[in-house]
Amino acid sequence: MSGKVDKKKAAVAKHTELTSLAAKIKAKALENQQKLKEQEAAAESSNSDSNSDSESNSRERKKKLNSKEADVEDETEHETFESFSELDLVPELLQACKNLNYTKPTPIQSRSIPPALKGNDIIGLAQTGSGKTAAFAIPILNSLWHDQQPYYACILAPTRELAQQIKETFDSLGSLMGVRSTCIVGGMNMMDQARDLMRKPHIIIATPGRLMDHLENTKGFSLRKLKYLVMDEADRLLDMEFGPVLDRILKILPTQGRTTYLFSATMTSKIDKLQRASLTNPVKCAVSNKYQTVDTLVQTLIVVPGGLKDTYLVYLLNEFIGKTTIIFTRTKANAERISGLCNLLEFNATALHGDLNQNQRTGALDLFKAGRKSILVATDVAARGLDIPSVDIVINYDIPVDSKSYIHRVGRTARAGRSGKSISLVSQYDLELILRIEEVLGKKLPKESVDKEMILHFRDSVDKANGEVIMEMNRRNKEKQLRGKGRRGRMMSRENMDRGER
Ligand SMILES: Nc1ncnc2c1ncn2[C@@H]1O[C@H](COP(=O)(O)OP(=O)(O)OP(=O)(O)O)[C@@H](O)[C@H]1O
Repeated sequence: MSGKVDKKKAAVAKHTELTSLAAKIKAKALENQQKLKEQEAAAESSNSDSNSDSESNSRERKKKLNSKEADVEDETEHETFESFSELDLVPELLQACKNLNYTKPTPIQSRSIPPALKGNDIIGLAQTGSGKTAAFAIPILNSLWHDQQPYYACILAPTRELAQQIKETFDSLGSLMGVRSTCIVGGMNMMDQARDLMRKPHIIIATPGRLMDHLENTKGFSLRKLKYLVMDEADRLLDMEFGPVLDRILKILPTQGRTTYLFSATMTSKIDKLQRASLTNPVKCAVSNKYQTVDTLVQTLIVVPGGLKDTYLVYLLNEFIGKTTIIFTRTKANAERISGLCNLLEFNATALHGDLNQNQRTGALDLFKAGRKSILVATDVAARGLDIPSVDIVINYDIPVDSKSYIHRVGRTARAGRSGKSISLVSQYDLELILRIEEVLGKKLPKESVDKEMILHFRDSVDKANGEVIMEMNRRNKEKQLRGKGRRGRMMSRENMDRGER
């Protein structure tokens, strides 16, 4: 008995020591951040002392940039609306909105649809879950009704699941209009997709890599008459991972007579990137600032000693038993391991990451959406766009390395006006990341209250279960190696994050 008590005392002492260690490291992180700010300020002031010609150059640069900025019109010149019936929409589209219970427009729809219906390019910025998909689908479908032609609109999305979901929105809104749409994403059969494209769909929703494959290899398929290009999660599509393939696509697409929409919850302010999308005097419709989350989302964090992260996670799953939860991890291996740990402890979870084949990915998402799995353990492949109304809680098991990912991850809950909760597990290695996230959010994340005593009770069983999961994963990996399936490249990538999708 005394041995157990000593063990618990030691564990509590270790935990206290780690927490004060975390506090020390947080202070260090704040100090580093302050130093960084002072260095930047010093660098700026030394620049301003530089000679006049560089000043005139920087003035020149600013003037040019401002002139580009001037191309982005302010949406205040455009009216808004309170009901879809105020808009000059075709009756079939109006009826489809009614069938979907879209009784009134969301703020982004109210701001962006009127200028879109007038034929303007649009840059739309609104929080997650605020109806951006319908904001671009409605004007496109309304225009398609008057100008029925194949390959009319192309919507680009950064992940396969989001592309499929956007297709579903177009199909619902276009259900009374005979709209033909197709989803062109990686992981699916090229020949089946080529056959779908030969049926001359009006709307193509695609991930960039696979679309480029078809533009280069599928006979009879071309977008030279394209009327609408949409980049959903535009800042993600314009970042360097998709850069090369996106540039190749943009080179092929017509710019004359083409309307372009860029939408996201987090936008890049780098005008040059936006110019790559070759927008013409776009109307900027921003109903949120760059990193704003919705008011109905309660965001908290827990500072967790590194060795206890799994135990804290299991404690939270216990606390929120029955709630529909997405757990985000930084790596595919962690997604697999955590999903295995949850199932071993009977928490009914499924994993979603880029190492799964497309059928496994679609199957996992369908099980979660249907409520047959209450926990989805995912990498950032599921961070953007996924609209699963029933998600109650988002848990950041790993803190994302970039603040935009944080905004998109926690935006998988509290959608369309519903409430939701996010909890981030912050180990002593994550403190600088969370400080940066709090800075872009413009607020400190409050601490989630936990019962530390209770957590320590879970520790042994969680560690034991974890050991079993890791052994099972190693066994399966060895089997794959023996079967020659686990290509060295893939085995090496197992520990990596999910990269840009084809
Ligand atoms: N006018 C509306 N009234 C009621 N619900 C709406 C309306 N417009 C869209 N919705 C619903 O709101 C939910 C979120 O929409 P959507 O997925 O387009 O959000 P989003 O802004 O694209 O989110 P994210 O930034 O995460 O991609 C969907 O279930 C959609 O059906």
